Amino acid sequence: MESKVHRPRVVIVTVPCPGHIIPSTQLAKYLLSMSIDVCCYSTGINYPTVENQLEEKFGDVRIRFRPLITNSEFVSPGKELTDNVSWMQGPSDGEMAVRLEEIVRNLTPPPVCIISDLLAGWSQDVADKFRIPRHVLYTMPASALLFSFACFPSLISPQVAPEHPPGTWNSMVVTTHAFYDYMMRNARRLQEASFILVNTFEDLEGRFLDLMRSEVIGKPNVQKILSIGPLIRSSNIEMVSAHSKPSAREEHESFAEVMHWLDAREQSSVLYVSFGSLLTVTETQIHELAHGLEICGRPFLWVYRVPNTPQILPADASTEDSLSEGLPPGFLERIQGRGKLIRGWAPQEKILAHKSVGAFMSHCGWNSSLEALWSGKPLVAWPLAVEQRLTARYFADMQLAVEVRKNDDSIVESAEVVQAISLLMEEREETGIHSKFDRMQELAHMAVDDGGSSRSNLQVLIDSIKNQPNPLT
Ligand SMILES: O=c1ccn([C@@H]2O[C@H](COP(=O)(O)OP(=O)(O)O[C@H]3O[C@H](CO)[C@@H](O)[C@H](O)[C@H]3O)[C@@H](O)[C@H]2O)c(=O)[nH]1
Repeated sequence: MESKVHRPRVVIVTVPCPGHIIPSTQLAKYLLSMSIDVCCYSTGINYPTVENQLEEKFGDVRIRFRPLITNSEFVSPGKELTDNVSWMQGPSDGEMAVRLEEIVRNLTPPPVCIISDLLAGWSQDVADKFRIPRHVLYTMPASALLFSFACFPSLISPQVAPEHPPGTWNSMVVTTHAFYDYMMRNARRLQEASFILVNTFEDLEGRFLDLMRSEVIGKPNVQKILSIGPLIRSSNIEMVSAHSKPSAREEHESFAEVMHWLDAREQSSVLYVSFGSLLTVTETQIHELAHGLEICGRPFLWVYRVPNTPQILPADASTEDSLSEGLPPGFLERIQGRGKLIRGWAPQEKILAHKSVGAFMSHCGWNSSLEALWSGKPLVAWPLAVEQRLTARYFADMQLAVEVRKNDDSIVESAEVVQAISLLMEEREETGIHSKFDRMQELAHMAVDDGGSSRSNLQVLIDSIKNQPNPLT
């Protein structure tokens, strides 16, 4: 057996959002399966209720992202969070870098590289200090990466960035200057990375990847942008063997109840509705959606988040009370027996794999979109923020989704909800979506299988890690 002493070690850094922790964890599991040690850290606020849901095991190894800063150090009386992203980024890039530097200095054996999230650009400074490569794990689609490069020539040749968010980007991304600044700061560090590992696959987004390889990087044959996805829980090749027993989460009563509810429904009859782990919609929008679900007459499973909670914050996995808050009066009674709402955290990857689920109404977060593809559940695309509109439009163009239309007040009305659902679930043959989707599902599986494009790219990463001399030893 290979001695542990000779195993190369990698430091992985991410931000404390499920949409980033989940793909980072899958990469960690893959590296472990390739006899590479991993040490995992996260920035910002540590939400134990969320993280308990996200902890995974590889054999005896628990994969958990340790916070670089404790909550009490970060937020205390007099040190409140000042904007809607600081919970994600931590106190400052410099502070995060100092803390990671300290860790790297004391690790034995030292890491041969840092793999860090697209939103942890500051970790490039730490990698430079120790003269080791930094690879970026890009958890959004390749279309968003191309969009960043195309919108901001300054990312390619580092000149001054525009002072104000340009219109398109601003309307897509969000809202505040703090968020814009955060995205820009991190995007600027992309070019310095050794590899940009994109959680996608060639058959889905090859056109964007190729454009970047030739137009942005200017060297189509240089391996810098590597597609390595779908990097999702269900695609993790090692997952099956590592999980011989159900996890505590799967044994949880509410998990079992959801699965029993689905078991009792007809094949492909259920619409699954979820807008990811971070975003909420307004009460007016909730009412339109609820009304639409009520009149469409189909079974549905809705992961419900109360409106007007802070707009961007991880779902509190412990919250299961006050299910009716924000819903139209009498809604729960009227949908009894046909619709089910879940508050808190849903076992999404298992729900999507269930045979009773026929379609997925989603905000088009990239992980959800990949999970839908993986499990063959076509999308009602309902983008909310960040890069999600790019995905919704692309999937609709590729005939992988039906995109909802918003009215002039940016509301999706109940009639539109009904129409989109019926187009996707009743007029299956006419839309052509299902056959396109089946083919893309097949290609997604092939990408990570032996000889697939993502698997080969992962091998490029593994080879580089294993051949990387360690300047610290
Ligand atoms: O109840 C829940 C809610 C979420 N999830 C999982 O959490 C992840 C959520 O990720 P994603 O679908 O990408 O949505 P967000 O949480 O909104 O992700 C953020 O991060 C993504 C990756 O960078 C971006 O694509 C999104 O726009 C951004 O909002 C997925 O794996 C879901 O399966 C669950 O398992 N249960």
